[in-house]
Amino acid sequence: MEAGDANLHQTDDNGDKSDEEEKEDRATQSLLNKLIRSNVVNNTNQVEVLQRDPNSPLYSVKTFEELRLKPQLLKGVYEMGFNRPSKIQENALPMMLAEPPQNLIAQSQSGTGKTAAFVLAMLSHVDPSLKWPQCLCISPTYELALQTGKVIEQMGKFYPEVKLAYAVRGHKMERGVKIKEQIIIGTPGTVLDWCIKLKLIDPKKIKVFVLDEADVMIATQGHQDQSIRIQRMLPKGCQMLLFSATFEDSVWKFAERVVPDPNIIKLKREEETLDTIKQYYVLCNSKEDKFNALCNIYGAITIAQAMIFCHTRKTANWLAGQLSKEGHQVALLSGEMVVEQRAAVIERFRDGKEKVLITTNVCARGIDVEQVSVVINFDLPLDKDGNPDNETYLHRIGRTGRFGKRGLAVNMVDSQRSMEILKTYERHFNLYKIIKRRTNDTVS
Ligand SMILES: Nc1ncnc2c1ncn2[C@@H]1O[C@H](COP(=O)(O)OP(=O)(O)OP(=O)(O)O)[C@@H](O)[C@H]1O
Repeated sequence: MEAGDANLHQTDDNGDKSDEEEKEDRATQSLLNKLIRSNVVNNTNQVEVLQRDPNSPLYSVKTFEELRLKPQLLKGVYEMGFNRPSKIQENALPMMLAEPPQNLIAQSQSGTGKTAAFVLAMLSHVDPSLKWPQCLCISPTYELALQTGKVIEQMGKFYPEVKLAYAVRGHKMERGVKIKEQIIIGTPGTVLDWCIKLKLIDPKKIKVFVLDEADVMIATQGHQDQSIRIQRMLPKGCQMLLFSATFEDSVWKFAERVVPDPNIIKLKREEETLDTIKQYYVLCNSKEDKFNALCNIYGAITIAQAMIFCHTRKTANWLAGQLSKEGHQVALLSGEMVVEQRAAVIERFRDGKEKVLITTNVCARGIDVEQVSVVINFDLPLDKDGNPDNETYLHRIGRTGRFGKRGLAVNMVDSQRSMEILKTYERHFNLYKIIKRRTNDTVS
């Protein structure tokens, strides 16, 4: 049947609020991204380095040995399975470990090894014989702070003299107690309290200050000012390090206020392309029809891991229920879940416990799932005004060159309107490969 004959059946039934309208939560995205990743993101783009002193030689390392790390730390690095520095680490680590300490602003996409780099720098600069806080790292949320703490614990596994304390909500401390741990990781509000109100940390004794996830940090009201207040209390000569996955103007302005005389390292994100992706569309009449079409190709899509995108939570819930009834084991990532539940879903999917993840756009935006080679647009991506959204289409389906693995995308078209939207994607991405298929065809 031609699309024009299709019933104009909307999938966003009964006034269900589009998931698009919900607030995008950058901190949650960032956390889920960390959890879903099983490996460092390699990047073939060149690292851009801007040195504070352009006359000083630029060092980069290809091995961890060249960094002359403490043996306990080198052991920790290898135990974590790191064989060689990641692209950003090649340049960032020599700068961070240099004497005298250098300040650094570093930007690269999530998963490129920033956290591991500054954790190594903090652990290297600590003097374990001194029993007070020397390194301070602030993160935007409780969960992100704990995640970074885990990396410190793993990397410092063979360096037990170095201790770590979490300055996060719920960690109640008495005023005036002296903290003996050398590394503090926390959120800005609690860290400020520990410094000013409770006087648990003497900021003048901090040697390394790390501000992680600067872009997420400034998205939260109040965090920006709190971070600057913390930074102002630190001594001259304290090493200041700032990391961000993105670099819009606001982040840049903030970074310049927090990090004086910085060296700057940037690693561009690799462009995604659709070159290696086979794209299909299926013509249907209704949501139920789309479900039947999905069942027809289910065997083919579950050879690898697949993600299915719906426009609303309601459709996602419905689809997950229907597929489960058919006996399929599927995971559902939905905006109504709390962070811990989402994290658990993501981890199970990462570990291959489920092969199919059903989700909505907002929920999955910004999450990179490299191992997914099949993407089903159960509903085509739309922006909040209901218009085609090229960027999201590309991001859902595209792959960067290095993951140039072949992939498959199936677009479900169920109305005249969605056909029009599909045409827009076709024109924009210059697609010639969208092959019309009937619902009872199987995709080969
Ligand atoms: N040199 C390395 N070799 C192998 N794996 C690495 C290396 N550096 C980091 N990793 C691993 O890659 C993943 C991403 O690293 P990391 O968390 O440091 O990146 P990131 O840039 O800080 O990302 P995010 O901002 O999301 O935390 C982690 O699983 C980490 O253990």
